[in-house]
Formats: sequence, structure tokens, C-alpha cells
Amino acid sequence: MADLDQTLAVTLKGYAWLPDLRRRSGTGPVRTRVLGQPAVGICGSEAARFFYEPGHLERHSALPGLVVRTLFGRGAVHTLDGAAHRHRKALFTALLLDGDGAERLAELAGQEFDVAAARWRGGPPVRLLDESAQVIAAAVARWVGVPADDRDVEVLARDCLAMVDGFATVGPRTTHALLARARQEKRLSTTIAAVRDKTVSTPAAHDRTTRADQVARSPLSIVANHRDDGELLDPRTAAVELLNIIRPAIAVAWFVAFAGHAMDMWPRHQSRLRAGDDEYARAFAHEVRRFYPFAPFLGGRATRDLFFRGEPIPAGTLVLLDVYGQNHDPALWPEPYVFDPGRFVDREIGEFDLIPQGGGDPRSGHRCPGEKVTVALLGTLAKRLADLDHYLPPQDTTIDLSRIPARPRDGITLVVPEDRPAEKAPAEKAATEAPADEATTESAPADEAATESAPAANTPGARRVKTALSASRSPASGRS
Ligand code: HEM
Repeated sequence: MADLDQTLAVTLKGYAWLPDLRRRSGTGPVRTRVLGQPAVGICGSEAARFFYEPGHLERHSALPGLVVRTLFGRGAVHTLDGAAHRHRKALFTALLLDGDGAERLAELAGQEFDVAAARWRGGPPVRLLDESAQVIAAAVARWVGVPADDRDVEVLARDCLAMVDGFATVGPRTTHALLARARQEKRLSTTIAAVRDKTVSTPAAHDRTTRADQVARSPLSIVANHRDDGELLDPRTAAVELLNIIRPAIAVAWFVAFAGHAMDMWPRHQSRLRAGDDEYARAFAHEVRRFYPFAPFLGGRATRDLFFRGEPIPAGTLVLLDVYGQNHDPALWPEPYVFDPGRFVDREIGEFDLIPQGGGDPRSGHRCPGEKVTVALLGTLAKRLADLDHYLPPQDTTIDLSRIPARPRDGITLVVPEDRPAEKAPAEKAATEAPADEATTESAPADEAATESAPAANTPGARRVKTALSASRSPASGRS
């Protein structure tokens, strides 16, 4: 089976595809075919080290054109190799890893959340996924320095969600993604050109807290003036890279929706977040990134004949690193289907262990440079959400793992009542909030043991999640 082309199976099985294939083929690398090409699937810390070893793999020929056109943009850092990648990557690491950019962006997002929460209070139900995208879009536009009124922020949030939602499918979601990208690239290239001509003043007009001397150092102006090998980027490529900061920051809304799902499933984590411990918020953010599905796997092409665990990988083979499988590998994460932020309290995380955003050194390799931003944003917004009195009305919270990117089906719809209800114990809260309908029973844990297991209550929706989660168990576990 594995030597038949598996492209269709990927689209049908989603996150479970590669873990399932690996389990059926026993331990070690699994040989397969995708997109008409020979491929090998690997998983685990040793595999991640192999995947990120300098000189082993190249990216420019490995990324499917559709992913580049929807998610990353043409000429993006993701598609570069060697010296070209190093030069471009320096732009991102300077903006996202050095200095206090991540903390500042998270602070702005916290402010925007408070403004939005005041609007939600006493109003109709809101979708956490969409609303947190708006919150982050408003914050990231201020932080980056892109001129944006309320309407621009709304469109930016929607477009960035569409680009992420449409990267792994063919159909209407792809069309939305392509249109959204075209609109934002056009708008941002005009802004880049205006910054270079000094005809736009940024960001002072939109951020009362920004002093004039900070304008020159805004991420917008840094991207606009970045040079690769002494040459300014053409405005379109500069816009692509600006979007490669803005879009994934807004994509953190997916994790915020998952955080809402986790708090609903296991309310005691909400209580702990409320207690106000920053270390716990950070651990919670790591566990959301590990437990919930986002990137299913990563791909690179072997630049020469290689060996992994004694198995030959001929030059030109696609190498697929099983991200979802590794994040649920019991060799790394005991009881991987238990949502337990405690596993990250006081724990050093190995460079190749937790890989929802890639592995290795983000400065030299392709690892995501936005992890600091992701953890800061998610920790801040999860804590804000935990502090917000709200409840989930009847809805479908199912997470279908055959859909990439997966998300709670109704985006986690919240009601924020006008009056602050009296404090309730977590168990009571779950019982009170869980209506009798099938989908929401998934979020009504009956006892402590049930609350600590994967989304596996006795509902068809939850069973579907459970089936997919079970199907994805690592062969290394010795369990099925
Ligand atoms: C929702 C949260 C995020 C997820 C799941 C995520 C995931 C990833 C993954 C899987 C990669 C590819 C790693 C590889 O190819 O080896 C990546 C790369 C990248 N990410 Fe993120 N990311 C997130 C947030 C962010 C944020 C907040 C930013 C910036 C503000 C960002 C900017 C980038 C960039 C620029 C790259 C390309 C790196 C390179 O090719 O060298 N990401 N991300």
C-alpha cells in the first residue's frame, strides 16, 4: 500500500495519515509516495535532528506550489536555502527573537482583548477563533506599524485566517486563500513603497503610545529597508515577508480557540490560569501547542544520498518529519493523550523534542522564529480568557482530525453575560454549562479521570476525534 501514491490518503486522513502509515510499517523510516514522488516518513528527536542537520535537505524544491501560493507567498524565507536563507532569516530573528518585541506584542494583544471583551459583554454569542484573530490583528498592526483603521483590521484578520485555512486543500477554501493573499500583498506592497518614499508616517498616527523616534525602528520600516546582499527586496517580496510576520501572528488565534476548548474540557486548568501564575500560563501554552493539531508534517528534499538509522535515503527523496506524531510520541511525552500543562513546568525543552513549530536552531535553520511570540501571545490571551466570565452555549466542539488545519467545528462560540455570575467550582461549572445535546456533552467531563483524558467522551463527534487520535499513535509506543 505504501508504494501507491498516497496524496489522496493525505487529504482524506489528515493528521492521522503519517502516524498511521508508520504504525502499520513497524518502527524506523517508512517509505511511501506523495505528489508522484518517492518519500520517506520519519519521527522522533533523532529524526528531527537528522531533518535539520545542515546540508541534508533543501526546501525550495520540496514545498508544494499551492502551499507557497496560499500560505507563505512567492520568494518567502520558507522557500530559500543556504546563504540566501541565512540573510533573509536574520531579518526575522532580529525582529522576533532579539529584544522585547514578543512581550510588547503580547501586551498590545492583552489591551485589545480587554477592549473586545467589553464589547462582548451582554451581547450576542461570539466565535473565539474569529474574535481572537481580530484582537491579534489589531495588536500586530499597531506593533508592526501598518496604518490600519477598524475596517482594515477586520479585513486583515479575515484574510490571514483564510490564507491559513486554505493551504492544504483544493476547492473554495483555496480560492479564498489566493484572493486574500493577493489583496494583502497588494496593499502591503503599496505601504512598503510609501515607507521607502517617506510618504507614509508610521506608526505614530495609529498608536498614541509610539514616540516619533520609534517610527524608524518599526518592523514595517525594518522590513521595508532590509537588504539581501546589499539589495532592497522588491516591494512585493517585502510585502510577502511582512505578511510572514502578520499572518502567523494572527494564526495564533487557532491556538486561542484550542485553549478555549481545553478550558471547557478540563475546567481546573482555567482555575489555575486564573490564579495568575505566569509560569503556569507558559506551560499551558506549550501544552496547547503540543496537544492540539496544527502543522501535520514538514517536508524537505535530500540533497545527496543519506542514511537514517542505517536505511538509505537516495538523493532527491522527499523526507517528511511527522510533527503531529512526534508531539504525541509516548517516548517523549508520557500519556501523550492527556492534556497536562504540568509536564512543562520546570522542564527544559530539548531543541528537537517539542516541534509544533519545527526543531533545531531558529537562527540558522528553518525552525519558526515566531515561537517566542506564539508563547507570549497565547499565554497572555489564554489567561485573559480564563479571567473572563463566560460560558459555551450548545455547539459542536468536535475537532475533526481529517481536516487540515483542524479546528473546533464551531470555532468555540462564547457568551459573555452582562452580570458577573457567582464563582462556581470547576466541576459544577462543567455540569451546569453542559446542555443535554450530544455535541456539548463532549465538553462535560463527569469525573477527574475523564477530564484528564484526550477528547474522548462518548459522543459521535468525540469518538471521531478519539479514533483519529488513536490512529495516530506512534509505533514507538508499543500500544495501539
Ligand atoms: C500558530 C502558531 C505558529 C505555528 C503553528 C507555526 C509553525 C511553523 C512551522 C511548522 C514552520 C516551519 C519550520 C520548518 O520549515 O522547519 C514555521 C516557520 C516560520 N514561521 Fe511559524 N508558526 C507559528 C507562529 C509564527 C509567528 C507568530 C511568526 C512570526 C511572528 C512565525 C513566523 C515564521 C516564519 C518567518 C517561518 C519561516 C522560517 C524559515 O523558513 O526559516 N510563525 N512556523
